[in-house]
Amino acid sequence: MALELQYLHKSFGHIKAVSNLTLTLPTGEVLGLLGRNGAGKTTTIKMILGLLVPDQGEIRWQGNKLDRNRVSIGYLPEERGLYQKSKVSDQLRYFAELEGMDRQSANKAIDHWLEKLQIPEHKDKKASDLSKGNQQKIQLIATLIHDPELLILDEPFSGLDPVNANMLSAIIEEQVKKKKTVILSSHRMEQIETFCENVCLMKDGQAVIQGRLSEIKQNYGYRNLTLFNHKGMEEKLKEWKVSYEKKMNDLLVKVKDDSEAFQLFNRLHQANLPLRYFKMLEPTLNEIFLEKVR
Ligand SMILES: Nc1ncnc2c1ncn2[C@@H]1O[C@H](COP(=O)(O)OP(=O)(O)OP(=O)(O)O)[C@@H](O)[C@H]1O
Repeated sequence: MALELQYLHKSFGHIKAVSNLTLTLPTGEVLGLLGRNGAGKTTTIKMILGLLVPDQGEIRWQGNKLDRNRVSIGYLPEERGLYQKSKVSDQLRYFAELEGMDRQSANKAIDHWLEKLQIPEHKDKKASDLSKGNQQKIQLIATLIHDPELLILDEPFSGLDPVNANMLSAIIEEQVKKKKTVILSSHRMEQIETFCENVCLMKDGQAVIQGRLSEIKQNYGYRNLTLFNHKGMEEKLKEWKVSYEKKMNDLLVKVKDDSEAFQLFNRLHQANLPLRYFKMLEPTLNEIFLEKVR
């Protein structure tokens, strides 16, 4: 197991920012860290980075207590922070050297990443002369330049246009293929669904849902059944006290499992209502999120 958080607690005065948080993340996998504002995500990340000391609990990496000096971590913070008056290449070199790279490999990596992110022309500019999106790219390079084994990306897509968001998606996928372990904190559920096989949904400092996304969805307790709204179907559902939502030509019914769906099909059949089409889907992460954190 790459990363293990064991019974983590962190309070600020009377505020319990993180409470009894336990989770595991296998090497080379991606964890989606979710939660509303103030749920405890940043506090958790800061404890992993060694910027905050847990009040209780332990953080382990590859079976040992995580020692920040021995594990290379790339962190893209939510609040971006470049040195505005400093040249792009100078500050990237500074970040690379802080992570232990020698000057020659740092220079090589800077050219490689600027080229890859299609901004080599900004190498000698001051950060303040770059657009917000391009500053974000520089910050991403600072995160990746030392080829870290653990990547922590806090809202990495914010401020990127669709083309740059696609570019970032491709880079994250590449890091995953290289077997890097990744924590992705985002409020955008579709991004979490795209990248993360593991999720941890936090509320008031605690994990309210945690584990493999496929298993969470499978065991969540209902499926979304979509039925063509044939004439007479709504009346029958009302008569049988089956609650539904109307969406265009469809009726959406929440069912517990396959057998509840089959029971409903049987009743429709017995009531001489044709089944023109139907579709049954697991709940989306967005639905689960809204239900759990509301
Ligand atoms: N340094 C601090 N001093 C006092 N309270 C803090 C401090 N840092 C965080 N908190 C509180 O701890 C709780 C968790 O905050 P945290 O920043 O971890 O949430 P978050 O999930 O990252 O939120 P967001 O999505 O808004 O970034 C909040 O109630 C916050 O106000």
